Amino acid sequence: MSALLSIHGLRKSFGALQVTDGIDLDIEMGEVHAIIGPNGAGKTTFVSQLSGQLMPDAGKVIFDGRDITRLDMAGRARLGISRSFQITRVLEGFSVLENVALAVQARSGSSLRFFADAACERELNAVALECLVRVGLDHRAQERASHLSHGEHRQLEFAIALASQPRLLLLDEPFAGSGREEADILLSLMRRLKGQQTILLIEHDMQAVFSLADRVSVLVYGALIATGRPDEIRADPQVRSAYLGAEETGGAVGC
Ligand SMILES: Nc1ncnc2c1ncn2[C@@H]1O[C@H](COP(=O)(O)OP(=O)(O)OP(=O)(O)O)[C@@H](O)[C@H]1O
Repeated sequence: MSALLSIHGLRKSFGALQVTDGIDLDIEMGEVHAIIGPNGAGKTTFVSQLSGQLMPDAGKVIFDGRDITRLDMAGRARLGISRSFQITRVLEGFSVLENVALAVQARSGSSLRFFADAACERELNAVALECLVRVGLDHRAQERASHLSHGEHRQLEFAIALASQPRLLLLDEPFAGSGREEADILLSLMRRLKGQQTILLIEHDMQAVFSLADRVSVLVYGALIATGRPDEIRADPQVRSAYLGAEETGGAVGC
């Protein structure tokens, strides 16, 4: 495997609070890599520096061999880095299909032209429908987005993210707020994407993390204390005492 994204010595502080404390990490092409850690560990801040929403104080971010450390969010999106969840992009008054078609249109660089002609509309809709098939929401294509259930909203957000044909998908707590049934639908959807898509996943749902991730990194107080396969992370004594142990014994960490 080769690294699609390489992070070197990444640092970020808010005032006196060091929130990203010298992170070094490679995300391999095609892997699902989960970042776990207690509330306030700095997971969202870390991912925001990968999407370009926040600039690091120090360190480097290399994407496919190119230094993107100072590139803004739009520039990174053009290179194929897409962030989803915690920032919803669903237009509630539009149909499910229209929501995805608009994302396809945005990718093709004409975001202000709303369905200009019939041929263009057919083409956009066909590509959008493919994305909906991939997430299992094609049967709701004509439904208004506001009529979808919470779980279906998540599926739609996935379809919107896929419409931009991302090379790296940054997913920030996709399972948050889902009941077990919804979580199971999302889990099977993500299993289908596994291997086709490089994914960096922040997640508190340990069942999802340990069944999906190829590798897991554990962030505590802004620093990575371990990176490894799920079985290695589960067995790591330092991880158990800093995070998983407390989680398994019902301690107030994580969700
Ligand atoms: N813009 C900001 N200004 C000041 N402090 C911030 C800012 N954003 C985050 N923080 C602080 O940085 C720390 C890390 O926050 P962050 O949201 O990255 O953690 P997290 O691991 O994603 O937490 P959670 O699991 O609860 O979502 C927290 O103490 C938070 O209060």
